[in-house]
Amino acid sequence: MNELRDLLGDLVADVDSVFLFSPNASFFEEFDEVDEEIVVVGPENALDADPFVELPIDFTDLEGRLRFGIEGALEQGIVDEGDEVLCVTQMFDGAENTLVRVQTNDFSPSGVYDMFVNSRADASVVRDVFEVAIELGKKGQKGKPVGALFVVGDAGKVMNKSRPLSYNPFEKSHVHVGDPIVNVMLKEFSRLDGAFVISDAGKIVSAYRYLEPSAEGVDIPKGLGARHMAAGAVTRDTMATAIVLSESDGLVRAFKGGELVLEIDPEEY
Ligand SMILES: Nc1ncnc2c1ncn2[C@@H]1O[C@H](COP(=O)(O)OP(=O)(O)OP(=O)(O)O)[C@@H](O)[C@H]1O
Ligand SMILES: [Mn+2]
Repeated sequence: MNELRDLLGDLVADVDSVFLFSPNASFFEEFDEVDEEIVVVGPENALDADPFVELPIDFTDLEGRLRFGIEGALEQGIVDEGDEVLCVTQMFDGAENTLVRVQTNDFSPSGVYDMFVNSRADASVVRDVFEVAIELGKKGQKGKPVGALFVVGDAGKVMNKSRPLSYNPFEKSHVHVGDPIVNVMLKEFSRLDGAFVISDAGKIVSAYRYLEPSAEGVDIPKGLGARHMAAGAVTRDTMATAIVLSESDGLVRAFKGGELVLEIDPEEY
């Protein structure tokens, strides 16, 4: 008779590294004696683990979470291309219950790690804008779905590639994303047309900007319209990251370097 252990043991055999996603202290300590390299991935390094890959947002989506951890470890030189990695993580609620074995060159990098960590804008600014977009996607504006476009970082250049659609309510203000009152303002102004422009440090530079980047050769998924095209194109012409909430399908997408790098369903977040 075949024991499950015999049938599934190959899943964990001969891996180069084990990635523990947000382990608690006692679970982490149990791995003290294993021969494989242990890599901790999480929003903060509470356990002082080394090596450690920081997650800028708490990915509820499994694939996004694993990709981020692996791309981060590759980028930091913790693992090499071609390494076999075992990811240990949680799904649904509760304890570690999910094992995923991946070869690091099995997938092409999505750019998600790069988007947060190597954005011109601070990672915390990118994350804060993301959270506004996700919240707006969940609740809509007075119960109705809304769309919104946030262009984060390299604001001077973005302003040069755009024009005002209306007066700029942020003209002389010095307000930053992440500030609760600003989140309310962003949600309120998202009912109107155009894009928000946000600086590297998170200052809201403008609302109501109509983006006019050259869209030539920008290749975004079919079915997405002018807002997404403008978002993709402006990130190719500048060092900005664009975060878009779609009014029509409700998804939050991010573009960097002219490419779609992330797609999240706010309902699952
Ligand atoms: N170049 C642009 N710069 C800033 N905002 C734009 C630009 N083009 C379109 N928008 C904004 O996007 C809104 C929706 O346009 P459109 O439906 O073509 O985009 P979309 O990509 O299909 O987005 P959605 O999925 O939200 O419908 C417009 O009403 C406008 O406010
Ligand atoms: Mn549309």
